[in-house]
Amino acid sequence: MTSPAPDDAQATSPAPAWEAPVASGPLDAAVEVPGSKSLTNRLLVLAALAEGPGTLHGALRSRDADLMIAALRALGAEITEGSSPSTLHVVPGPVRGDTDVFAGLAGTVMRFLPPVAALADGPVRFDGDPQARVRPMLPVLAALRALGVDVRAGDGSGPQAASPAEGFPSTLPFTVLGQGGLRGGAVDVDASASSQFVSGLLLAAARFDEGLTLRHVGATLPSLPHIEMTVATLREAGVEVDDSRDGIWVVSPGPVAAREVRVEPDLSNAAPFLAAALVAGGTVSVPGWPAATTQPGALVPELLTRMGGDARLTADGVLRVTGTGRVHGIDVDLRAAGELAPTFAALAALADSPSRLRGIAHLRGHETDRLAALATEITRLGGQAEETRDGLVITPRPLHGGTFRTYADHRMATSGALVGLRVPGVLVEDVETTAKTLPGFAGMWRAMVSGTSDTARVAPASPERGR
Ligand SMILES: O=C(O)C1=C[C@@H](OP(=O)(O)O)[C@@H](O)[C@H](O)C1
Ligand SMILES: C=C(OP(=O)(O)O)C(=O)O
Repeated sequence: MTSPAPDDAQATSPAPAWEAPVASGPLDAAVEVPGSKSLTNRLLVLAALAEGPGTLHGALRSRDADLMIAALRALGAEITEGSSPSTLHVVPGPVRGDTDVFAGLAGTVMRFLPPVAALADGPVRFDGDPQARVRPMLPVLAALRALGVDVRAGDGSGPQAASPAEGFPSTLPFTVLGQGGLRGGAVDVDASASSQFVSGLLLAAARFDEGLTLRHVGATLPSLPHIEMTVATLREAGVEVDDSRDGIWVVSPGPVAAREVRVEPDLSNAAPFLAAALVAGGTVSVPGWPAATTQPGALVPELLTRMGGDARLTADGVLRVTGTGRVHGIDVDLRAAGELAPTFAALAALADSPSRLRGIAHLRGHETDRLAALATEITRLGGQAEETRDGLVITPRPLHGGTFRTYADHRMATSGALVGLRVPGVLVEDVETTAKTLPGFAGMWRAMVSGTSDTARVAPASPERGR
């Protein structure tokens, strides 16, 4: 069996631009956000490596999640829907080779699955969207090679190479020639371009004969909460992880427990909805907000407060953000939460003072070069946004309508929607690219904006699936 073909690729079909709705008054909406992409895709990988059948409740169904499901099926797991599409039953099997994994543009699929493929009993060929073929992959592939795994460029038919100069792959497509198992041991990884290099290796490491001691050797380490999320999900599955030394993780070999788990809502996808309350004034609330979480979206209440909102978490887990329509600029290091940057860049463009977003050089390797994309699109609408070495400086100016290009990046689309909430005539190109993590975004956004009298109840289109 193989995972879905490149006809799933989204970059080829231009969609008509979407006119972002302008808020005509203060908002009053409760927005139900589907499951976290990062948790869903970690829990799926762990369920596929577990010692028995398990179940996810509240799983995200989106392009990234569905690509992960298809890839794990191709690698030998049985995954079926339960009473709703967000309930997934996973029956693990021996990791199967001689198969293909299509990663789309999903960092979690392209970075989490090569270490799983190293356990397979034959070659696993990886590819993705054309735009995915520039996303950095070398550190995770070089780590596998250092651990004794044969990794080759393209479909794997060429010779082994020792370095990128000689043809060792640093991007998709590549092939991992699984040998049915892996000894493991100690390895150094430069994860300054993506925390996902660390997470991917740790997720599979309990299934290596000797486990794994991974040391980060790069200058900076982005998205630490996402690594903590990996460690937490491993521990919840009974895997022993020692993270007591900065930049070193030790995973002991052992079984991954079969479990029944519930996925938290995606707090990063909640961010643009909550930010809308600051832009338009009024209140937006999100139910199911966890009291404690490893999601980087945990920073959203504090950041929105600094930008002029009022954020309160009720005892029953509803996060309620109220704004006045006035947004203040912010100087913030977003290294821990880079995936929030597009939302905060849009807010910054609508603020009453300049902003500086720092610590996010690695966004140049996200779905698109997000620093260039945000600077370009904000500038095209009359704003002032400049790239720095590690971020953006945004100086508010009066904005005008125009096309907001999205570069197949879901978070560029939600950024454009946020700008369009205040600026008439913003046309968001390919808004359906939001299906990467939030199918039905445009409808949810419109419902939030139009329900200005009684509290609008905004639920994701049911069932949530990738397109
Ligand atoms: O592990 C994860 O689930 C993620 C880690 C982060 O990646 P980077 O460290 O590459 O930014 C984040 O931006 C991405 O959206 C999801
Ligand atoms: C960087 C992101 O995604 P990915 O998991 O594809 O890296 C993101 O969702 O903002």
